[in-house]
Amino acid sequence: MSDLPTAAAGTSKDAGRPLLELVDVEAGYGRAALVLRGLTVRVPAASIVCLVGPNGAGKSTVLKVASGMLTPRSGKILVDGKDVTRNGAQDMIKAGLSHVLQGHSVFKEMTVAENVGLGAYTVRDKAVIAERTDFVKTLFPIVAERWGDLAGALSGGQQKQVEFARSLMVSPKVVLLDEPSMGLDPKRTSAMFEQVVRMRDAGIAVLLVEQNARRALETADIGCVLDLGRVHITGPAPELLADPRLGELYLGGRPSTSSSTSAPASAGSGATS
Ligand SMILES: Nc1ncnc2c1ncn2[C@@H]1O[C@H](COP(=O)(O)OP(=O)(O)OP(=O)(O)O)[C@@H](O)[C@H]1O
Repeated sequence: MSDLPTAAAGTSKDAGRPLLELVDVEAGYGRAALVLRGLTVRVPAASIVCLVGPNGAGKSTVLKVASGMLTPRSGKILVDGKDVTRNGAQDMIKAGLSHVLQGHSVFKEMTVAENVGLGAYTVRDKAVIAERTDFVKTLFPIVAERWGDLAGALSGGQQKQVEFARSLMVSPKVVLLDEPSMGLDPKRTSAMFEQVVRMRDAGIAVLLVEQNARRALETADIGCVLDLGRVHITGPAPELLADPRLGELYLGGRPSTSSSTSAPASAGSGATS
């Protein structure tokens, strides 16, 4: 797409190189039982990897571990090959990860410009901030059009674009999106997924968690089906869409992985192909 700006981390020569790797991760909350039980996910450069699965499978927990909000009990997290397993949230941002949380998080009484600017609070260099501002305004035209307006005057889908723009101000290598379709009607959900594709096409890798499994898999390059804190099935998203085990899982069954047509999850290989 020629009208898109390109992020430094994701030029086409990098395609396929894993930018984010969670390897054999175990994690949980306090003294409670483990939520993630040996989970492996790889997010290649310039790709959308989508985590789907039933309620409570651990999808949001994967994003919390990746963004440093929750420290894993074991396993490794690598960003661009560098071990960042013990990083806290601020150091994960420096390493190249940006997390867009579930729900709406714009400050409605502040302008779009002020909301986007908050994303750059860790950036000191004014030239970098100016470059990033141009980048997000080009990527999300509505952000440029409504720059001086109060964020609360925008529609839900437009506010989501403001959140996306804010997350890109730190020049992330990988953006973590937690249920971005939440609260959006079908038309706005489609528009939102188009914006996710624009991010990918601009060279930013995306790890996406979605309840709306079918719609998300139609958008993603790679799908990972989580169940009971592990990746149960993974592979190219179009193949997963056609896999009857996806339906079985959502209907409450526990599908067998023995007749796997896509790579077994523990190897994480589907996400690197
Ligand atoms: N802050 C927390 N403290 C304790 N337990 C938690 C916390 N957050 C999540 N959990 C538990 O971890 C498990 C996985 O939750 P998580 O939110 O990761 O699942 P999910 O797959 O994203 O679910 P959903 O699709 O319903 O959002 C659940 O059993 C949940 O109750």
